[in-house]
Order: sequence, then C-alpha cells, then structure tokens
Amino acid sequence: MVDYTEGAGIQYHVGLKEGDVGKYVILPGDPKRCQKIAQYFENPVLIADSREFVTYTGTLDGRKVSVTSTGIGGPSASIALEELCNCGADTFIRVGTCGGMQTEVCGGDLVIATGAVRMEGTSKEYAPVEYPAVPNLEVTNALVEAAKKENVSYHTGIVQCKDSFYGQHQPEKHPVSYELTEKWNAWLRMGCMASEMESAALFIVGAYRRVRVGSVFLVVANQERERQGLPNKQAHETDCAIKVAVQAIRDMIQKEKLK
Ligand SMILES: O=P(O)(O)O[C@H]1O[C@H](CO)[C@@H](O)[C@H]1O
Ligand SMILES: O=c1cc[nH]c(=O)[nH]1
Repeated sequence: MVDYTEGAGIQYHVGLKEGDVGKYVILPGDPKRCQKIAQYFENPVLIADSREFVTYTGTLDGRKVSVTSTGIGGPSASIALEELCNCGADTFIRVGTCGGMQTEVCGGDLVIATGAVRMEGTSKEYAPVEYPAVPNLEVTNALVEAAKKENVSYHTGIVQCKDSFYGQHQPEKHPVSYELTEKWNAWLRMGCMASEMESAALFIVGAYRRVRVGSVFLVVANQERERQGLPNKQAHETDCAIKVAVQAIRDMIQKEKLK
C-alpha cells in the first residue's frame, strides 16, 4: 500500500499518530461537538484539526481518553475508526443525533443502539450484507447503566442507517422514492427506533478490526409524529447524550481498574 503516513506514523486523514489518543474515544459526527465533549475531560488538549476530523485528548479518572469527530456518513466514519485503531484506540462511543421513528421516540429523548440497518454503502465494502451490524455488548450495557444513572428518558433498539439525509426526510423528491418509501415503511414495521447515518459502518468496521463500538443519540425530532399530526418536540442540545457517554466510559474504566 502507498505510504500515506508521510513516514512519521501520522495517519493520513485524522492527522494522529500512536500515543496521541487514549484507548477510549468518543465519536461525534459534528466537529463542533468535540470541544463541548472535551470539556468533560480533565486537561483536554486539541491534538489535531484535519478535514472533518477534530481530536482532543485528556483524561477521565486518570485514564487517557479522546474525542474525534467523524463527519457525516459511513465513508468518513470508517476512515476515522480505521485510523484511530491504527493509533491504538480500542473502545468507541458514537455520540450523535438521530430522527425518531416509532411514535414513542420523542425529541429530547436518547436512543442507545442495539443494532443498525445497513442501508448505506460503506459497510458493504467490508462485509457481505448477511453479516449483522451490532454494537459491542459491554459498551452498550455501560451506556444503558449510565442512562439509568443520569435519569434520562432513553430507548434501546435498532437504528436505521442510510447515506441520504434527504432520502429520509423528503423521499418523494427522489427519483427512487418508491424504494425509499417502501423500505422506510418496512423499517417502521420492524420496530426501528431512529434513523441516523454512521453506526452501521462503525459497527461493521469495529467487528472487522476487533474493537468495541457502541452508540448513543439525541433524538432531534420525529417525522412520524409529525406525519400523524402528533406534537413533535424538537431538541438540539446534545449534553444529555454526552453525559451518558462520559459516564459509560467512567464505569468501564472503573471495571478495568478492579480487574
Ligand atoms: O449529529 P451527528 O453525529 O452528525 O449525526 C447525525 O446528524 C447528521 C445528519 O444531520 C448525520 O451525521 C447523522 O448521523
Ligand atoms: O432525522 C435525522 C436527524 C439526525 N440525523 C439523521 O440522520 N436524521
């Protein structure tokens, strides 16, 4: 393979090398969420700012932890995950936003993924479609315990991943509306809780790289509630999801210390 590391072990896209990041990394999509997340660390330092990939490293309970943004969608998320693995990280929590699908999933709630629908392209370049996109059980259990501790309204379940944000929100405008709409109805009937864009790729690449990945999301709104004429609360403050992810990492660190 061509050496994209410029000979110094620096990963081509994220601009990081071994030692720059902790074992635990929080993965938001939005680079602007990184600083906010880093504020929960002790002594956070901006390590790299390359394309959509912004990284801060600090500590939590004496252990090195990092946050790296992935940008939007599977392609950049898979790059971030691969390159962070190359730097020595092995436990990841995606902290994202999502759109609620079942009517009980309201704006301001959290969703913790127990699996992801692979209606995106990146994961298909790693594993045949028969292979399921599932998060790591330890990370997911830690997220659920943290959500209980933080006393927040949360749901667990399958999230639907896709590549086109507007295919989710305005399928009728897409030339393949027939396919988008029919599949959306199938995901609803199968009980999908929310729609977002990166977890399927992250879970599949995580399985391939033998690292632990989990996801927690803030529900921004619910288009199904809107469609059914139900009140559709909107939320944009991700603090609640960040707190749950940070608490989950603290709990995993504590468990590790007891080993
Ligand atoms: O808020 P983030 O983490 O970016 O996540 C969600 O928001 C973006 C779409 O608005 C997609 O990346 C989707 O997965
Ligand atoms: O509706 C939404 C909200 C956030 N992210 C998505 O992909 N869809």
